Amino acid sequence: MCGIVGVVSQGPVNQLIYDALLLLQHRGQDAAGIVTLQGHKVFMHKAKGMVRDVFRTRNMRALPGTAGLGQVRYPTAGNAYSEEEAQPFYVNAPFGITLAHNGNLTNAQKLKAELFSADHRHINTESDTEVLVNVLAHELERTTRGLPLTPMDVFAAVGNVHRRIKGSYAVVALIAGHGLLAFRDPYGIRPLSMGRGADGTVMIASESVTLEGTGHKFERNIAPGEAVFVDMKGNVHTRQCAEHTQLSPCIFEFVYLARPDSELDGISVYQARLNLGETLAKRVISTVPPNEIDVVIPIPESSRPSAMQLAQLLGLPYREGFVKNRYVGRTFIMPGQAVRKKSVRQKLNVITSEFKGRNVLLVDDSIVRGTTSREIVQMARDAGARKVYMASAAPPVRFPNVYGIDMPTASELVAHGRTVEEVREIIGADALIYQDVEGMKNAIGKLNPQLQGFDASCFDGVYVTGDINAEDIARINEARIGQEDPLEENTTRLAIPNPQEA
Ligand SMILES: O=P(O)(O)OC[C@H]1O[C@H](OP(=O)(O)OP(=O)(O)O)[C@H](O)[C@@H]1O
Ligand SMILES: NC(=O)CC[C@H](N)C(=O)O
Ligand SMILES: [Mg+2]
Repeated sequence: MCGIVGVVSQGPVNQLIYDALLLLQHRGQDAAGIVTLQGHKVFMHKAKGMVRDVFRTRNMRALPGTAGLGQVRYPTAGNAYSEEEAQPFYVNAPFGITLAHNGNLTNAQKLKAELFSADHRHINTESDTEVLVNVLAHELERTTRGLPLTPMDVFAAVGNVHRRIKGSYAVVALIAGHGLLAFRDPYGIRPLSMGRGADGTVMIASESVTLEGTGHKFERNIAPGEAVFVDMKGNVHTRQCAEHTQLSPCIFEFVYLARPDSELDGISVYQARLNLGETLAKRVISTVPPNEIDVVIPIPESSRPSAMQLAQLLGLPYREGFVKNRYVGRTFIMPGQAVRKKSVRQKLNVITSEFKGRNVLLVDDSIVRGTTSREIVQMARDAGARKVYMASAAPPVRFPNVYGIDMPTASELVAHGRTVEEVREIIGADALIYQDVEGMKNAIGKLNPQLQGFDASCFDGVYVTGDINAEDIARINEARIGQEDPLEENTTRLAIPNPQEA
């Protein structure tokens, strides 16, 4: 889950894209990049790091132009430590294309071999996004019937791209001298929405908060399979380019990934989290009698709405027992288990008076590797809590994710192959209450009856694209090799071997 944004305006766009990326920082902390277009000339700056560190004044000055795009990266393919895999990616032919991607291609390895043997295109990194930009370039070359390039040519190319690539992808791409292209995979797994400013600026971004926060009015979500082409004058052309579509967004966006003030596919993320708290409250009652709980304490940040609603329904006080150091990023999207573990303690500190002598119910939005809950339960005990109960607003995460969340192996998931009781023992809580899968789907799904379902594969093992089998997952597991940061222990990534080397 990276954050992407694309803009077409009639004035300079560098600062606007920078501001938009700050509003997407929660979706990716490892690298950031901006591309701008002035006529036919492409300007780009990308590097590892957070937005504020990557762009200095001199970099911003070197990004002129009236159209552009940006990305914040949370790597789910390739190497988290490679500067070259920061996005956007550039290919010079045809026209000069730059592209930014949120999601993960599940057939990147096969495509990489195909691009080399059939299309004679060399892919220089382990990133699936470099594969994607080359597939788009190849298809655009084939469908262009002369100059100027028409939206119809672009849409024909996107149709072919949909036929070749698999997995999840929300994409923004600039075609030099022509305009901004955006498209979303046929299941709409990753979010993408569009809005407009009072001056006619068109913005396409991962989350609605990006539009609102930069003074643009949200207009609509990009439909699954749909492509939008915005020419350099700001005219918007759209077309459905996929043969079969089914709106099934990733449910983890609502649980954790997106900001609560965003609305994705007609669902308020905040309301989704409140609803999760409500259904979780019912499950808590059946496990721990509310009169045995003195206080409900959220594990900041993402669990707050669920914890608040749960406390209200149980008639229990809701208190802040942990203070978050706002200068430490989100721990779950950090690369490497050692850094994630260390960051929990750096990030959260206890207010001892809220714990001393009390039975506390801690609430988190999800328990994935168990890194946070293990540390937090111990911190609550060290602060003098009598009993420490733990509740998760999401069900146990038991299956690897292949669509752009960095949990590619089952073995790293604390609940994989374990009973709730076994997980409880590992995290050291006195009781552990999980949401159930149907409860989660209903709590969120009822907020938009037009949804055709969710991708909830990390919870139920059902992969929405229908083309992921045990072999694919094993291949993804095996491919997690040789991607270790020399300074990190336990850091591995999904690697796509080069066909030349295979
Ligand atoms: O079981 P784990 O592997 O530890 O992962 C789950 C935790 O990670 C996330 O928090 P994070 O610190 O990333 O972000 P937040 O501040 O938005 O809650 C999530 O909200 C859980 O607290
Ligand atoms: N989380 C994402 O969306 C990642 C995008 C792409 N797969 C990368 O690793 O760079
Ligand atoms: Mg958290």
